[in-house]
Amino acid sequence: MSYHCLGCSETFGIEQLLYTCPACGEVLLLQDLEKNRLKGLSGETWRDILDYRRMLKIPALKGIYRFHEFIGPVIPLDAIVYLGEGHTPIVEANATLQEAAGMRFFYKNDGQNPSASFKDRGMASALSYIHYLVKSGRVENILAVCASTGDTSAAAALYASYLQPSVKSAVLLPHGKVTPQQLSQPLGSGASVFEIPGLFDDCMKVVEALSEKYNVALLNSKNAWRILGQESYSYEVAQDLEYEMKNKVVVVPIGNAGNITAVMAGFLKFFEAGIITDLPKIVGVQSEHANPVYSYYLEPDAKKRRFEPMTAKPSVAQAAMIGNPVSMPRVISLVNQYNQRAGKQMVFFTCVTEQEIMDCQLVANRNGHIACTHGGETLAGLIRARKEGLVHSDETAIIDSTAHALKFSGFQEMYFEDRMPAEYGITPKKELQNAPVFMRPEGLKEVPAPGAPLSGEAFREFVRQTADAIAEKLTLSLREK
Ligand SMILES: N[C@@H](CCOP(=O)(O)O)C(=O)O
Repeated sequence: MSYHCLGCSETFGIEQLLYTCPACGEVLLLQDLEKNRLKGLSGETWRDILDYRRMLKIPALKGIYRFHEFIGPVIPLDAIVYLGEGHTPIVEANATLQEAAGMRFFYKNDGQNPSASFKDRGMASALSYIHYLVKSGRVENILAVCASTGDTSAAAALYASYLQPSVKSAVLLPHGKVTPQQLSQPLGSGASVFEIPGLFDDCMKVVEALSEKYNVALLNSKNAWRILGQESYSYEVAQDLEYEMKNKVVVVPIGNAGNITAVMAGFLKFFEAGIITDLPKIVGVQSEHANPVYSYYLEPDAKKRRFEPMTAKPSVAQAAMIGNPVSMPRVISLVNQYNQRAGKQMVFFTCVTEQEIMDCQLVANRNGHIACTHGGETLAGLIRARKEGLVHSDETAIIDSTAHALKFSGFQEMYFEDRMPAEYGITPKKELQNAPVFMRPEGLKEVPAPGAPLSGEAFREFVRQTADAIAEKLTLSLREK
């Protein structure tokens, strides 16, 4: 394998940790120098190998490295760090939701990864590579650093803590812009946590400066090993859909743009190897509060397109509140490749309002899902894409819920309690709000308390009156005797 520069096309050996091209400063991707060997097996044989591999009991091959040949074939099995990542479920939406979207669709719940987001896929790859460098004596005492809106830092700190004491981690977070649940994650994993004034883009610049000047390992998706691991998302989607990608649409939110890069790269690799015979349509979604990628592609003439970083505004899709995505050059390169290989435009971008994001998240979760706000963003994006004619009713979509709903429960709380700050531009809908009801019937003389339980007639009276009060509130009818 080698690093390949997207700017000057120079290649570099992987014995050293590189994030940008030493020659021109552009971002890198990893390439398999012997990728033609993958074509030595037919698509059918590969499909069998990957399906049989599901039955193996070798921990290293249970996670994203089930697709070892496509993710990091140079990494020996004993260096692979497996913490239970990958193979997240694809859950079909119920009839109510499919009707709302006007088509068949599934959620892929990447919040069911170990640190509750898709970032674990990339960290399993990046930290397995670091582990390999440590084990082979090429590096020692690594300090891994990243900037984060929350999910990346949780994953980085988790995987680094597994490799301590050889690897330690430090994370930089925009002060006040990370949910309490996300803040608790790197703290709990023992990372050094720095809260920095400003937004994620400012933290990212500090991390870049640290990695240029000091001996640290950068763990953001600027690190090409992260992208490699996140390609597993596409491999799993393909495998779970029996490798049938015709008329399929994969919808992903865009923040730092590492994810959409990986999703396109993954499908392209499976396509080149003949494992899938069609490339799915890709729809990238951004909030109108942070939409630099969408804005770039608004210009239909590729020659006239100019990338303009923007200052992100407050967004409930907080992980995607990024105005200057580091993977933008990768996106541009891969969108071209993808459309070329497909023989027509197959990558599209859409933009949604904060109101749509929040409403869609709540509606999804009222219909059996555990979608985070970014999962709300992808559902809103799917509905938009249908209205804009980018996606059709005879297609089937797989939409990404990047993290667990619980990480972002504060937004739900503010919505339910009519406390959404004005800058989000969200007006809570009464029919989507919910609140707990404190139930203490007035006629009750005594109620149980911690350490002071009731017994005898007092307890029976408490149970009877409380049950009756709930039944009255819910207008329950009496059971027939
Ligand atoms: N939303 C991200 C931002 C950093 O993304 P990365 O993929 O470049 O590390 C986060 O969770 O921090």
